[in-house]
Order: sequence, then C-alpha cells, then structure tokens
Amino acid sequence: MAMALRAASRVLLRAGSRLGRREAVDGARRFANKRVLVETEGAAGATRIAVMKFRNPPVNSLSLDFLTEFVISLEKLENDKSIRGVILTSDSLKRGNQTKVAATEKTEEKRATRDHGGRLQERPGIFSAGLDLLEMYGRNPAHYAEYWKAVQELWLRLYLSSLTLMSAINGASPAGGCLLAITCDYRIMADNPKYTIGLNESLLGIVAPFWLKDNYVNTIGHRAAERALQLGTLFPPAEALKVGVVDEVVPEDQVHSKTLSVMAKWLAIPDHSRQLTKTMMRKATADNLIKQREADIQNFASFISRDSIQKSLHMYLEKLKHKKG
Ligand SMILES: CCCCCCCCCCC/C=C/C(=O)SCCNC(=O)CCNC(=O)[C@H](O)C(C)(C)COP(=O)(O)OP(=O)(O)OC[C@H]1O[C@@H](n2cnc3c(N)ncnc32)[C@H](O)[C@@H]1OP(=O)(O)O
Repeated sequence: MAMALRAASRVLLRAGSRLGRREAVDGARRFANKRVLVETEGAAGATRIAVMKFRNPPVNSLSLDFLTEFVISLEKLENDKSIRGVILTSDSLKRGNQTKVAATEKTEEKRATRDHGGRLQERPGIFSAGLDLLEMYGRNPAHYAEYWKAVQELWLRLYLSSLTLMSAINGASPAGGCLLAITCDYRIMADNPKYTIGLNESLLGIVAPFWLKDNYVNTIGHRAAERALQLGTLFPPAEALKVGVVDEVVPEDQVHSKTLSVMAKWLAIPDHSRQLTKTMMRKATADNLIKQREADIQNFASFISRDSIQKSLHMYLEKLKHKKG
C-alpha cells in the first residue's frame, strides 16, 4: 500500500498540469512554467506568500510567451485563497563558468548566455530588460496588436491585483522592467550602482503609453515624471529612492529577507480594508485604459509599424549588439 502511494505521488509530481509543473520541495510548494517559477512559503492552512521568479534568458525580456505564462501564474495565485502576498523578482543569479555566445548567432537560444554544459542561463543582475524588442521589430501589424494586448493585460492584472504585490528588484529594470515594479504596492531595490530603473522609452525613439505614464505619475509625481519621461532617465538605486521610484534600497544579499519582513507588516492589515483602499487609489487610472483598450492597441500597432520607428528600433538593437562590456 505504502509503495503504491509513493508510486502514485511520484506519478502526480511528474505529471505536467495544464499550467505547468507542480513539485513539493522542502515543505514549500512550487509550480513552474518554462519562464516563471512560483514558490510559495508558509504552512498549509495559514497565510502564505508566493515568490514569482522570472527566468526568461538571457535578460527576462517580456516576450509574448513570458507575458502569457506570467498572467497564467498570477491568475492561479489570485485564485488560491491561502495566498495573500506575492513577491516579483528575477531568478537571475551571479553564476560562474558562463560563456556569452557570439553576437553573430541570431536565434533566441543562441543569444542566451550558456554554462559549459550548454544550458541556457540568465545573464546576472537583470530584473527585467523590459518589453521584448524583437516582438516590436520586423513583425506584422497583427502581431503587434496581439503583443500589445498581452502587455495591457499584464499591466491591468498587476495594477488591479487584490494581492499585496512587492518587487524585490535584484537587477537592471529599464522600461517594461520598471513597469512591473511600479505596479507593485512596494519596491525594494538592491544597492548596486550597476542596476538602474526607470522608463527610458524616449531614448529608443518610442513613447511610453498614457497608462504607463499615469502609473509613473501616480508613483513619483507629475513634475518628476515629466522630466524623467522626456529624458528617459534610468535611476541608480540611491536616486531611484530619492525620486520615489523605489521605496527602499538595501544591500544586495538582504533584498529577499527585507521584502519578506515588509510583506509581513503589510499582511497584518485586514485584507478587505487594504484592498478597498487600493482599488480607490487605482481604479480611475486602470479604467482609463479599460475604456479605450482597443484604440490603444490600434495606436500601438500603427505607431510601431511606422518606418521611422522601426528604424529607431533597428538602430537601438544594433547599438545593444555592438556595445562593449
Ligand atoms: C503616439 C503614442 C502611441 C503609443 C505607442 C507606444 C509605443 C511603444 C512603447 C512601448 C513601451 C516600451 C517599453 C519597453 O520596455 S522597450 C524595451 C526597453 N528596454 C531596454 O532599453 C533595455 C535594453 N537592454 C539593456 O539595456 C541591456 O541589455 C541590459 C542592461 C538589460 C543587460 O545588459 P547586459 O550587458 O547584461 O546584456 P546585453 O546588453 O549584452 O543583452 C544580452 C542580449 O539580450 C538582448 N536584449 C537586451 N534587452 C532586450 C530587450 N528588451 N528585448 C530583446 N532583446 C534584448 C541584447 O540585444 C543581447 O542580444 P545579443 O546577445 O544578440 O547581442
């Protein structure tokens, strides 16, 4: 009987659910899609916290597949009544023995950093490189529309989430990476001057959409957002803290523990009053997009299809490819 149970549980653990794999690890629970790993902490029956780790090599860009998996994972957590708080972070760790594959190799796999066993690796020190430039360059308008709908969906889900969301920013966080962070209720950033955060779209020759601009204004205020958006400012941690893009800066090895302790304070507040307050603060901003979603998709598709914009993106991609260091 015991053997049969063990065999059955092995089968269950191996079986991939529609949403991804589910495993039991050291008492904690986890499920994983290919690009998002979700680990939950806390005893069964008690309030639990989930940590969503991005692992979309090489730079956690928000590709269509990543956005889809992210939304599925978030929905799953929203539906789990024992989960009240979620931490967004990158799975990218400093690892040794990495080799950057030649820039002349074009496919996604080949662009990634690999270890000596040839396995794909995240590049270290990146929270998220933002929207995937390859989803916005050299594709057709139908693809742009599909992609933008997915970007909107993720933003709406995060911005209106009833969960307490925190970001543990353990790396560079430009543009769409900053978007992920500023949808959260609280942001803690690693104190590493190599990491920057902000909306740098203007440097790429593109423009942040109005709803992202609104989210930024709600976070850092109108004047600071006006200046930072025009200049495409990427703030190092100390400046990000000063302007209010992040709420705390802590030594890199304390980002996770600090986020957990802040989360515990937030979870001491009754859910219903915190959630109603959050909705009161955010609904108008989200409704502004909801009522004109389709027009926003069409605007994006036609804007990004323009020759001049494609040319800017091409130049930016080339610059990234040939940059030193
Ligand atoms: C009229 C108004 C209408 C409204 C229309 C709206 C318009 C659209 C607005 C959309 C809003 C856009 C938001 C965005 O998020 S755009 C993306 C912005 N992201 C960036 O600028 C980040 C660029 N990347 C970097 O700065 C660095 O890569 C980074 C600091 C993240 C990491 O540096 P590192 O040195 O570690 O790694 P590499 O630079 O060598 O990069 C490794 C490979 O990854 C490729 N890469 C990097 N970023 C991206 C990306 N965002 N998407 C796709 N690919 C990316 C990079 O090219 C390297 O590739 P190779 O190995 O082939 O060289």
